[in-house]
Amino acid sequence: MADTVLYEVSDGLATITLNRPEAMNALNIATKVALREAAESAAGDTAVRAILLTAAGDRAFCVGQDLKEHIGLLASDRETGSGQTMSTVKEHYNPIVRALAGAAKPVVAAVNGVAAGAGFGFALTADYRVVADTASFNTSFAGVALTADSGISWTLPRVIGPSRAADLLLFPRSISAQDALELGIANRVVPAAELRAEAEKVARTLASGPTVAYAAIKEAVAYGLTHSLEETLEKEDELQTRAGQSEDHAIAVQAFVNKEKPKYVGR
Ligand SMILES: CC(C)(COP(=O)(O)OP(=O)(O)OC[C@H]1O[C@@H](n2cnc3c(N)ncnc32)[C@H](O)[C@@H]1OP(=O)(O)O)[C@@H](O)C(=O)NCCC(=O)NCCSC(=O)/C=C1/CC=CC=CO1
Repeated sequence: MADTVLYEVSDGLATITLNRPEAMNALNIATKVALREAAESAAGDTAVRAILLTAAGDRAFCVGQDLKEHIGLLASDRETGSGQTMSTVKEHYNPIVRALAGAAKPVVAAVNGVAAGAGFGFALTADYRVVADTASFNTSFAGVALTADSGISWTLPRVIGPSRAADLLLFPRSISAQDALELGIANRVVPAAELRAEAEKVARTLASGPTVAYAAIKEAVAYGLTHSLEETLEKEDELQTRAGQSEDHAIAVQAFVNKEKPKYVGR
């Protein structure tokens, strides 16, 4: 059986590829376990300075929980009275989101097709989304009588505002790439044939950039969303001190003075 998730590291960039194109990259148990491992490896490896999350095929990025597997698991829950099935949120979805959102390095999503349910949630954990013009987004959860998971109730209102997020969660429907761009869900929309190259260009730029500063920017933005201005100023002071002590800061300033392009080392 082919690997359900591919993992490759080159020149500081970890590429994680969901690899069940024949099943719209739906998340069966094997895929969730492999994705969790890949996300945790990429987040924890200091040699990895950026992460690219994408999927195989041209139809789907990820349609969320594999409902064809899920129906069998629900039936066996009913037979055994175990209620095990929904523990996947704690066991798989939450750790995947924690690893990607908490990674001290930029995460880029290359959204190659429909992103639905948890697939939409995973795309939103990325710091930057490059989206194929043929892709679409659908919250889907209420369509299968479920509430939000994969962090989407945290990320979506922050990206598009609480009123629009409630609308998309209560009335799931497919949002085109162009509408996603206008809403701020997509950072860039590119022709489908150019998606991989364009997203990789963005991710490789970030992978060769000032990693300590990027991690601090990511932390500062998340912090600022849930703290007062006064607390955020304190946090910025702490994070700016950290960035200012990095080797890359010294390299950048020297390069500026020398009128050269900086060659960052990621420390
Ligand atoms: C809007 C769609 C995503 C795409 O629509 P469309 O492009 O018209 O494609 P379809 O014709 O509907 O689908 C093509 C084939 O793919 C199969 N498929 C689609 N989604 C899934 C899925 N999630 N699981 C399994 N298979 C899927 C579909 O059956 C077709 O197969 P056949 O060719 O054999 O017929 C649309 O497909 C859609 O709405 N899909 C459902 C999205 C969804 O509800 N996802 C799950 C949300 S819940 C979740 O993600 C997380 C959890 C977490 C914890 C526990 C439990 C559940 O969910």
